[in-house]
Amino acid sequence: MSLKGKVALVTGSSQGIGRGIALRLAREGADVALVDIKADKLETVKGEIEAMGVRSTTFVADVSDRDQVYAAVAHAEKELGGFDVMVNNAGIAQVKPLADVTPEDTDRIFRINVNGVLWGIQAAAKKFIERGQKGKIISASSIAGHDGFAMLGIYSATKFAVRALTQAAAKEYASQGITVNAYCPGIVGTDMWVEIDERFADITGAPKGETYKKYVDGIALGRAQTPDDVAALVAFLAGEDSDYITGQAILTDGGIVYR
Ligand SMILES: NC(=O)C1=CN([C@@H]2O[C@H](COP(=O)(O)OP(=O)(O)OC[C@H]3O[C@@H](n4cnc5c(N)ncnc54)[C@H](O)[C@@H]3O)[C@@H](O)[C@H]2O)C=CC1
Ligand SMILES: CC(=O)C(C)=O
Repeated sequence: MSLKGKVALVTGSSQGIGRGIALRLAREGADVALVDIKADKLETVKGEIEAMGVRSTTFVADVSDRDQVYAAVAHAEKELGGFDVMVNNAGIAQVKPLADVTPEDTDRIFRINVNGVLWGIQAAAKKFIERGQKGKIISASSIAGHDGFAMLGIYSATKFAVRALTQAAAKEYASQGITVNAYCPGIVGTDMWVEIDERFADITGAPKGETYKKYVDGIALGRAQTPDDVAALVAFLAGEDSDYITGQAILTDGGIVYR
């Protein structure tokens, strides 16, 4: 698959899975707009992409703010001369028993993980339609969007919501040649899991590292997932080989057998 000549925007791309996706799309030839709240780290990833001989640009935006997401899309088009692929990857997790969850918690997590994806879908679809072209919208759900995880209940609810948005948007935009899909990783060894493991340790008294190990031990393929593993699926969904796929939330989890 080649993404040569395509312009992709990836949110949450200063680290972890988003960085992995941005680098993979660049390796396939796409020019990549990097969007995150962490300005310094974005510049590092931009340098890594430019070293591959493709173009990149950065834009600092909080995906929970609709205007900032629209501005990010406009920036990508202006700086890179097109707009073909939107990856709504940014997200946050929270480990908390449901009994302790506050309205502030639900607002914060839903604003980023659900509203952020909705603004990304809206902004990208409007841009594709304005440009009179097809497009690909790809968003981060999770294994936790297929199965509610204990202590990650609100996070899981947001990832189920991403699947709902994906299905609805796929139907609304199909006639315009826009496909909308989601990727559902399993246990990926990023900062997000370092934080999840630490919070489990604080709450349950489990030794640090134990929760992560317990989940990784339940993966049939016998190892934690890497950002590259996730990026391979996203690259497929970004390319023309996936043109007949829409409305799907595809698991890439190494065959998790323990949840
Ligand atoms: N790590 C894992 O095991 C899994 C992660 N996911 C999902 O994959 C996505 C990426 O996760 P990771 O790379 O592991 O997390 P991470 O915490 O390493 O990276 C998340 C990135 O999103 C950015 N971000 C956070 N809030 C933002 C906001 N309001 N606006 C813009 N950027 C923001 C952060 O600055 C960071 O660069 C998330 O949506 C996550 O829920 C899904 C399944 C498993
Ligand atoms: C962080 C996340 O989505 C899981 C299930 O590990």
